[in-house]
Amino acid sequence: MIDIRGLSYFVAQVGNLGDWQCYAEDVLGMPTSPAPGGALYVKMDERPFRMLVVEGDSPRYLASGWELAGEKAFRNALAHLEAKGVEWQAGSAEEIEQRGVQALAIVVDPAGNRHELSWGHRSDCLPFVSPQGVPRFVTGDMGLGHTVLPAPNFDATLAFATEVLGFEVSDIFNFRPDPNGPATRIHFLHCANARHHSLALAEYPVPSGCVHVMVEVDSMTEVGRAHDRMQAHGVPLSATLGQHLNDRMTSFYMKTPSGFDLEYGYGGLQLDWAEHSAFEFTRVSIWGHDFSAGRQ
Ligand SMILES: Cc1ccc(O)c(O)c1CC[C@@H]1C(=O)CC[C@]2(C)C(=O)CC[C@@H]12
Ligand SMILES: [Fe+2]
Repeated sequence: MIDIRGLSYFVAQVGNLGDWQCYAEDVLGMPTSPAPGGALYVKMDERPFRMLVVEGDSPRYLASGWELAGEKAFRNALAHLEAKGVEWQAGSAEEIEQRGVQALAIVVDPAGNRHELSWGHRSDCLPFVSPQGVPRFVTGDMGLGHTVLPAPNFDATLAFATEVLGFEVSDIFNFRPDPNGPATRIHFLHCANARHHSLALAEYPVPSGCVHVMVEVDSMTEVGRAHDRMQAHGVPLSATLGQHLNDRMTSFYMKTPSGFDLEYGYGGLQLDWAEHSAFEFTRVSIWGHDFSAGRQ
């Protein structure tokens, strides 16, 4: 089984890197720096980057970077892919250099989502200094946050996430936009860390390649301050402030320059998986989270 430690980074594409630079620095409160290959690094902690933004025609999400503990875990992962008959591609020298990892293997799931497995991130361990005075993002052992990916062919993609990548189901939501209509499944999945979910799969197609990425701050004040910056910069809101039922995260959602959403939250549950039982929850939120805000 592949032993994923957490969401190490993600890769996004945009027409103009300047858009992401302003968004990261002015709205998210994250410093940026030039990355190899003319790309952009967005920093969230002591690592050089947690978001990698590359220039390209269409705004979209390109890949999720999953962290393995070390070389042995990486070798075991490759053996597991071979055993499962899953095709994988070695990252190019340029990709390895740009991501700053020791080794990189790329797999594409049945929904077409690109997953990058790596070990040994390179770091100068320079302190995180936010251009907006955000004290810190909750990362470390728990990865940068969570990513929610499209999975229209749900069963095959879920099987890939659990049986190939080794994620386990935290809980399940059967979303009914029309209460009498069919359910759209969303499964929340964890890996080897305490974060409630590092990956979720949603049973519908998403042109940008991602439903949303979640980043977490360590106080409600910082969620409110980010909300102010979103408004000040005219960034479109996708869902109003609210608190999720399953992971108790208090958050709001807004657009990124790459066309997918970003959830900015505080207070997500940290779980001991030995004590947890997976369950099905029937309400998106305990309060708030009006997603009709994004459809206006
Ligand atoms: C339900 C839920 C629990 C925890 C989360 O971190 C989380 O993002 C969600 C919301 C999932 C989902 C979404 O992201 C896209 C828009 C969706 C489908 C809705 O309109 C309701 C649930 C939403
Ligand atoms: Fe989320």
